[in-house]
Amino acid sequence: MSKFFKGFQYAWQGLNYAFSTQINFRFHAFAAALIALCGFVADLSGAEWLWILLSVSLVIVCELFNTAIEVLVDIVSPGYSREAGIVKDLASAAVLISAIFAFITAIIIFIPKI
Ligand SMILES: Nc1ncnc2c1ncn2[C@@H]1O[C@H](COP(=O)(O)OP(=O)(O)OP(=O)(O)O)[C@@H](O)[C@H]1O
Repeated sequence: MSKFFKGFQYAWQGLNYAFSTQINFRFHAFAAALIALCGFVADLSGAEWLWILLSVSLVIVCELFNTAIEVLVDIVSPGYSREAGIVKDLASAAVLISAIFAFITAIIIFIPKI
């Protein structure tokens, strides 16, 4: 059972690492908090909350994988490598796509409420 709770501790360490080292992760975390605040002010419906939660979670998950991939690439390929750069660019592209999805979701939900 203690192994089960240790898993939460490791996950928290991962979140802590991403938050303290990645400026993009901090930006997206603050954007998520702001969106949540707007959600309460706009009194979103259950379905609207689910879309917001889905899009915000997707961005955070992509950011975490992006950070993990960056760290892994730096271990495996510390010097310059075209392929290492491509791997990092692909991970960044995944974050960008998720952020665009979140932005469009927020526009669709919040614009009619203004
Ligand atoms: N080992 C490498 N070889 C070739 N190109 C690299 C390498 N490392 C990084 N790059 C290029 O530089 C870009 C930025 O890489 P970097 O590791 O600085 O990521 P970052 O998104 O700036 O994150 P952070 O600043 O948090 O480390 C990559 O997307 C890639 O195009």
